[in-house]
Amino acid sequence: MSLQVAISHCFGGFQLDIAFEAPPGLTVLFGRSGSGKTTIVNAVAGLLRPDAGRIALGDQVLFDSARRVWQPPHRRRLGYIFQDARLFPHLTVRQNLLYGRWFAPRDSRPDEIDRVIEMLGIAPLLSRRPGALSGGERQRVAIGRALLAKPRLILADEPLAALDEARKSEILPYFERLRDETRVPILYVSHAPAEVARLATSVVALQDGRVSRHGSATDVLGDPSVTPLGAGAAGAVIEASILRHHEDGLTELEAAGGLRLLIPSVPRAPGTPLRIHIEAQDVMLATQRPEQISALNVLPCRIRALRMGNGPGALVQLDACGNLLLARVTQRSVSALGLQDGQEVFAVLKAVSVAKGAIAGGPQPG
Ligand SMILES: Nc1ncnc2c1ncn2[C@@H]1O[C@H](COP(=O)(O)OP(=O)(O)OP(=O)(O)O)[C@@H](O)[C@H]1O
Repeated sequence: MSLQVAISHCFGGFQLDIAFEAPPGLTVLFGRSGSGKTTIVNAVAGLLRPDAGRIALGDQVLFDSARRVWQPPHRRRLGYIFQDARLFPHLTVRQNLLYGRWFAPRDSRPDEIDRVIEMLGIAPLLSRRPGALSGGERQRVAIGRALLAKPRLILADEPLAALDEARKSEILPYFERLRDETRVPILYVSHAPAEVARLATSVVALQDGRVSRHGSATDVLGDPSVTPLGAGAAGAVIEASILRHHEDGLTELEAAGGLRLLIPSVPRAPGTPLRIHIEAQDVMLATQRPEQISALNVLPCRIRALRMGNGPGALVQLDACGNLLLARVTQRSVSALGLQDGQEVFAVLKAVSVAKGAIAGGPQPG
């Protein structure tokens, strides 16, 4: 089941005019503050009635201005996960979860609650109240409550934004399980590239109320013309898998076209898929293969596109054996090296900078 959204809405000075289809899996709405992410989520949720357009979830039409269709929020069967978990403070974790199930259709299976408790690892928390939980634990309970309402779609509006880095890494794997183990499509708002790189099956990049690009995380994040958060935050995604482990503690990865990368040990079996987010600022370029250099990854590439920024920087899109990479260099280097489209160059990456964006078991295609 997929979600189709085509709406326009005007708020005084802000005009939203967007259309996209979110396939099964996790679709990230990605863009800087004020680009229209929450307005879209509110329209899908039924909290905002757009000026015009149509929103449909599978064959259920939620809104159609031409046919005067408007389903109120409680009829849409959606699950919400907000930035703050919004649990009921006077209820225990178990009661909060059961509250979610109250909205589920009568035919839902009684063992559903056990499955959700197991999936989210919240069994030890069931008798506590939200006040006695960490931020990450509260968010896991909120995910459980949303799931138990048997939603047809989950809306997650920056669910990790209020958490520190440690709590974020605690919660991310649960969103991965949600994406991979439930068949419920998820519309997920974020402006954190690392989160997008890790979770997205598809990405809708927004800029000033418009869709600037829509596609897989690999395509959208690897496109130098799509930098909704500025070139400083750019970084491409490569889908790889573990090839073998070396005796000196390094792990060798293989990506499309036979591309090989070395990173510090990843304790996973050969064959495990690994998605890597390589930040553009971690990639250096050389016009000849550098020798006597400590960086372990020297990748022959071809320049596919050059994008000069307004400041001193430039983004270079590279094709490495069919994989897209981005390098952030200065315009001074572009002219000193004479870089141009189609040129053969070498991308230089330290093993540790590849490793910091390595994500075990990247999203399965939807
Ligand atoms: N109720 C409202 N009345 C008037 N303008 C609004 C209203 N809600 C949102 N806007 C405006 O619409 C634009 C888009 O807002 P929206 O909240 O959708 O952006 P966002 O991408 O979710 O931002 P953020 O990442 O900061 O949450 C902004 O310019 C905002 O000021």
